[in-house]
Amino acid sequence: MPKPKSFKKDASRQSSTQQAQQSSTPNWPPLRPLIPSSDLLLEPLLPDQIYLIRNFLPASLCKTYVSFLSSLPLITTPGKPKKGEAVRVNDRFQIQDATFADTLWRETALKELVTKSLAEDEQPLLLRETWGGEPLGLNANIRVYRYSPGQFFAQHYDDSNTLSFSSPSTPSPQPARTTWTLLIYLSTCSGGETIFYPEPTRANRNPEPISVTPEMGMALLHRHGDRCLLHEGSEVTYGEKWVLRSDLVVAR
Ligand SMILES: O=C(O)CCC(=O)C(=O)O
Ligand SMILES: [Fe+2]
Repeated sequence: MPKPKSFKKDASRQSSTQQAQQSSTPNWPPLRPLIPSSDLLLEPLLPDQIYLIRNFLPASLCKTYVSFLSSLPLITTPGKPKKGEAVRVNDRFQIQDATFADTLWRETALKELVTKSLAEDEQPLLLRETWGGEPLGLNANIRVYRYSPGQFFAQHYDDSNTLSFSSPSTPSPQPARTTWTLLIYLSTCSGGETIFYPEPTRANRNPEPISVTPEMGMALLHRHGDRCLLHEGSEVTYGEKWVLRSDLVVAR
């Protein structure tokens, strides 16, 4: 079904000025302590579209991260978006950091859960079908969002991007694309739910929206690109919502 024109795209591409301003990579705190992947689950919230990993990062690590991220030069996005971009009002920081993306992929449970969990009951072919190809790692384009009360991210679709993927552990570049959005909630707040709007089908002409309440340390993966669900980050009403965002990268 064609996507309605009134819904916008996520403006996640970086301007050259921002790139110039943020060329030195942050000194990210070590990803410790962590909960072993054997104690975590890739939980289907809407099979094939949205998965959750509760306790992906323990609360102590989330708190360390929030205080570290508070020291970064976050930029408030303008209330008036450029043509074709979704209205979003939050403070954000964006950096190209292949080393951190690689650490986040390998040191946490993510790589194991993405490449093994589904494989236990599914064939490798189905695994590739789910992720849109052979998973290689995470997009080096790391985004940090802070939403204070009154801030939100209006309804939009996330784009898939093609890229040439290399990482410290796989240095020779290979053709790749992003297929799923990764959000890691680093705090708990009131409001700020990520709400998905499933497409109507013959069997269900009026599907209920699916609302995810941010939980400290929970990770969410949702399919993006052609089969992305319309979604939004609803307005925060109390406290701060902190999110770390990247994307799953697969071979193309
Ligand atoms: O903050 C949220 O809940 C949603 C973020 C989002 O949709 C995005 O980064 O594209
Ligand atoms: Fe999005």
